[in-house]
Amino acid sequence: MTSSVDRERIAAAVRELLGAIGADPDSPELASTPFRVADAYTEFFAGVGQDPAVFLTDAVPVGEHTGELVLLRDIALRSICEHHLLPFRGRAHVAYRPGARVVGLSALPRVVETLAARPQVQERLGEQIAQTLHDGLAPEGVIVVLEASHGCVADRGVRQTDAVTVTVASRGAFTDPTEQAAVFALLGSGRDGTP
Ligand SMILES: Nc1nc2c(ncn2[C@@H]2O[C@H](COP(=O)(O)OP(=O)(O)OP(=O)(O)O)[C@@H](O)[C@H]2O)c(=O)[nH]1
Ligand SMILES: [Zn+2]
Repeated sequence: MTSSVDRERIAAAVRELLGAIGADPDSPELASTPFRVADAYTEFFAGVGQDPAVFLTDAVPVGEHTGELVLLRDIALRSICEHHLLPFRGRAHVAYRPGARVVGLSALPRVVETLAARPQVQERLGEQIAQTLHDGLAPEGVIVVLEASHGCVADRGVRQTDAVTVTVASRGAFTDPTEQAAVFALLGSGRDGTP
């Protein structure tokens, strides 16, 4: 996969930014900062222009036994809010009720990671994960619960350090509140707090 991130342009922009806050980008302390930030942004935005559906093309043979529910909970979630370019992070829980096929479990975090590595808002990220799985797996239902702390809410503005945003995106069978409740119960077991 080729990154669409341009390191040189980011480094030039960071030099400009450092100057704009009154710092000296040519000071020894800051001299390496523009390219360090460029490297960090290359990681943060590695999903721009990448198709998450590529991870769903290989079905895992499990015979007739697809089971009733596949839930991968506590997937590490790291993304960048598009309003302030500050990180939001937490956990993603992804569940689907298989149709005819299942994929390798690692495909689910890879879909999450690819879609998260873009300028995002949490609601859209959850919807995009759900839609990608809906389109790629043709499951009977899919539900995506994201729990995240936003840098822009914690470290500036309202400064709500402990506030956690929980979003739900669903397709198919899991648009039914009763079906959703069963997944929420599984997410609640063995953990503190909700959902
Ligand atoms: N719905 C949603 N809002 C978000 C997300 N990330 C950040 N925000 C909010 O987006 C809003 C941006 O509002 P603006 O008025 O443009 O920015 P602002 O003046 O910096 O807002 P404050 O944070 O209230 O100071 C803020 O309320 C943020 O808390 C997200 O993932 N989803
Ligand atoms: Zn923000």
